[in-house]
Order: sequence, then C-alpha cells, then structure tokens
Amino acid sequence: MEYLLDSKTMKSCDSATANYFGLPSIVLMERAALSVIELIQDKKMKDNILVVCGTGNNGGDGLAIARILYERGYKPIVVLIGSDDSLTKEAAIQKKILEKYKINIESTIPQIEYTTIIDALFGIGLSREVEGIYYENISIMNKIEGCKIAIDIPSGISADTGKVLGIAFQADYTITFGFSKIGLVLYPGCTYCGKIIVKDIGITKDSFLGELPITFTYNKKDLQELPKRKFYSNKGTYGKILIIAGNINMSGAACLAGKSAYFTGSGLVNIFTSSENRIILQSNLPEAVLTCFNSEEEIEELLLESMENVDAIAIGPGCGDNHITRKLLELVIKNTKVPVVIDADGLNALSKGNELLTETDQPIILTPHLGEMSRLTGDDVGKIQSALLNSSKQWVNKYKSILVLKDARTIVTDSNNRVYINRSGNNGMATAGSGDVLTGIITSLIGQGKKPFEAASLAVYLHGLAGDEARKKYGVYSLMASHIIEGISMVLKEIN
Ligand SMILES: NC(=O)C1=CN([C@@H]2O[C@H](COP(=O)(O)OP(=O)(O)OC[C@H]3O[C@@H](n4cnc5c(N)ncnc54)[C@H](O)[C@@H]3O)[C@@H](O)[C@H]2O)[C@@H](O)CC1
Ligand SMILES: [K+]
Repeated sequence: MEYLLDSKTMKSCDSATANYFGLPSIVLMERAALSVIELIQDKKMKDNILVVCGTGNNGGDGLAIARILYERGYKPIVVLIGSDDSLTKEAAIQKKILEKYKINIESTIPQIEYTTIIDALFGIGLSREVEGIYYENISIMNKIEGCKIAIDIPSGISADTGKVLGIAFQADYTITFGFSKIGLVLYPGCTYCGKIIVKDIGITKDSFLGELPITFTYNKKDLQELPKRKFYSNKGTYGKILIIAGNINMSGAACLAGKSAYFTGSGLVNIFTSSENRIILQSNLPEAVLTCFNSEEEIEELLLESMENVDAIAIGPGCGDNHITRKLLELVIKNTKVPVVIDADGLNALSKGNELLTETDQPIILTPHLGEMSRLTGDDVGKIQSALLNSSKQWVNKYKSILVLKDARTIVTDSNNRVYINRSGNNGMATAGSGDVLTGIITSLIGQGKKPFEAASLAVYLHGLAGDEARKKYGVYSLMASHIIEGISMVLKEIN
C-alpha cells in the first residue's frame, strides 16, 4: 500500500519532521536537492542546465540544486521568478549562498540551448490560478527543447485534485519527496508528470504523528492481500455468492459476472435470472447454479430462497431498466443478511429512490460509472468528473455505503473517509461488459471473506491489472470483457 498525500497532510508531515523531530527544513531541502542531482548524474545530463525557481521552498530546492550542480562542475543557468520580499526563510538562505559563490541569478530565461530544464517554480504550495509572469515562464519552459524535470510536482498542478490551475509544466520526470501526492495520480495531473520518482529525504511515516493518511493506492505486492487458498479446503471455503443478472437478450452480463467470480476463486456461483437465459447460460457457464423465473409472480419466493446461505450478493448486470429490476432490488435490500454489490441497471433502479439504501444495515457497494453517478445524484457528468473525490465523499457521507466511482482513475470511498485511488488498467477496458467483470470480482472477494471496502479496492486493482494483461495480448482496440477475465487468471497464477 502506498499513501497518497494532499498538500495539507504533506505540509504537516514536513512541519512535524522539522519541529517535532527537529530535523531542520534546510537539511531536508539539501537531501531533496541531492536526490535530483542523483538523477541528473545517473542520466549523464550535460550543460546547459536551466533551473527556474519560485520564491517558496520549491524554489529553495531549485536554488540548492543549482548550487550543488555548481559544486560538481556544472555551469547552471539560474532564474528566480518573483520578488525577494516573498522568499521563504530557507529560499532566502539558498539565494544568499548562491550570491556568495557568485552564481548569477537571472530574472528572465536566457534564450539559449539547454539539455535540461528544471522546474522549481511551485510545489505543493500552489494555491491559486497561475497568471502573469508565472504563466509566461511556464509557457516558455514548455516550449524549450530538453529533458524536463519537475521538482516535487509539475508547477501548475494542484497537489490535492490533479487539476491544471491555468497552465502546467509538462515534465519527463517528476521527483517527488517523501510520499507521492494525490495530484500526481489523478487526471489530468498524471499526464504532466512523466516518470514519477518518489525520493526519501528523511521524512518518514513517524511524521504522521499517529494520524495516518486516508488516501492510498495499491502496488503489485498488495496482491498478497488476496484471500489465500488453503491446502485443506472445499468449495464452501471460498464462498457462495448470488448474482442477480441478465434479462432477455442480456444473458452475456450474467455470464461475464459469474465467470469472473469463478476466475477470482469463488467456490460456488448461483445466478438468478430470467428463464429465457437458462439454455445459453447452461451452455456458456455450466459451472454456475441457476435459479430462473418464468413470471413476475414467481420472483419473490424464488429470490428469497436463493438469498439463503450465501456470503455475498450482486445485483444489476444486464437486468434491464424496468420495474422488475426495482422490485428485485427492493427485495434484496430489505431482506439481505450479507453485503450487496449494486451495479449497472441495479443502480438505475436505485436512482428511482435512493432512500432505499437506508433500509438495511448490511454493507452496500455501489459501482457507478459517471453516467450512473449522474443519475444517482442528479448532478451533471461534467461536474462529477471535475471533482471526483468531492462527489464521492459527499455521496458516502449522505448514504453510508461504499462507492466505487468508475473512471480512468477509479476511486473507492467509504463513510470512514478512506479513499483508494486506482492506477492499474488502460483505455482498452472502456468496452461493453468490463463493469460486469468488476462486479464479479468484487462479489467473489467479499464471498471469500474480504471486508467490503478492501474487497472493492483490491477488486478494482485486480480488474485493472487483468485488463493490462489483456492489453498485452490483444491491444487496446481489440480488447473485450472476456479477455479481461482471461487476464484475471494471468495475474492470479503468479501469486500462489
Ligand atoms: N520542510 C519542508 O517544508 C520542505 C519543503 N520542500 C519543498 O517545498 C515545497 C513547498 O514549499 P512552499 O510551501 O513554500 O510552497 P511552494 O514553494 O510550492 O510555493 C508557495 C509560494 O508560491 C505562492 N503562490 C502559490 N500559488 C501561486 C500562484 N498561482 N501564483 C503566484 N504565487 C503563488 C505562495 O503564496 C507561496 O509564496 C515542496 O513542494 C517541496 O518542493 C522540500 O524542500 C522538502 C522539505
Ligand atoms: K515544481
């Protein structure tokens, strides 16, 4: 698990390191600068190296980098944007040292050729739109040819939201200090970072002073959190789940969700569906146990019976946007004794009256894409997309559920304010049935005993990795949902 910090948490971490542990800021700055020098020397970058500095501590890092470059025999071209009055204490010290060494400090970028452009204009302290001379300089830096290195975060990107505040430096490398930042992971910020390198500069988890960050992401080693297969086990060990899916002409959704659950390790998958799907499901997924209804009158009795003795329930894939789906959803929510995953048409049915969610104490996991989220909240898609984190937090605080808001960076939130931001996956996965596969994975993991928030977060990560495996084999154009299921096994077979 890797923490992702917002600017406020990072600042308190910086300040705890300096004030509580007593490691002076100027020492941290020196280590930050040295970590950048390491990259420059590793990559054998040559003169001319341009270092553009602001007046905050990000600029202080830049001034320290320029001085160390000088110590190592380079002839850095240093530009300071902004007035001396606004220099922070540390940046002012760095500037004085440069002056003592008689290193020239320019106020505009000289029009010469550079090998490397270092952006130390704004770091996590960026607090408003970039305008005037700052805008002009970022625009010039973006136009200059050369390798571009952003210090801590590309100037112009909000560390909290990943938004571009007016303009942003387009980097090839971003060297970020201590911990990664939310703005480096969310769109569009992540498209400005190039390769992100997190450098240890002496700020450790101790500096959270016991108050751990709420936002995180997963890496490959976190797959170890997946349920373990035991030597002595039977199908009951790995959970029995119920998937309510598939209307006439929509059997595929039921099949994809059910198969994904089996591929993720479920012991037994029961599919509740319309009887028109019986033959096709029996031929395509003979491992599933089917409960089929012939008429609306049969639904209640059959469904309640199917809900007995299961470990998790999913409802929605391919159910159709109709009154029967709402009826199914109401029966499930009012009678469930286990966590419920609501997806696709289940979400559309929910949007006819969200207060239904208050009628259960069981964990509910919602998996809307932006369009479904818009129907649930009444907000337009643009508004949700521009504030993914806020929209998610508002929802989970109102309805005590777990929200999996699906986008290029899917976000999982819960009412304990935990936030998972996903980095796996690719644009080939924007294809029909991809969501059904995710629903199958989440439900399977809950059925195997994972707690719902962890199950949802791990499932999103695994789904993305499976999609990445599928991309390797089929490419982004030809990638289909069934290939993602194949990808699940490619990821999982590496684990045990
Ligand atoms: N102990 C520490 O505090 C450390 C801080 N470090 C560096 O310090 C950075 C944070 O430093 P600061 O908090 O000083 O912030 P920044 O250096 O990011 O910039 C803040 C300054 O820019 C101004 N500003 C913000 N938005 C602006 C805009 N749109 N237009 C014009 N001016 C604007 C602010 O008023 C402030 O003066 C980190 O990103 C990191 O690079 C590192 O040196 C490591 C140690
Ligand atoms: K920067």
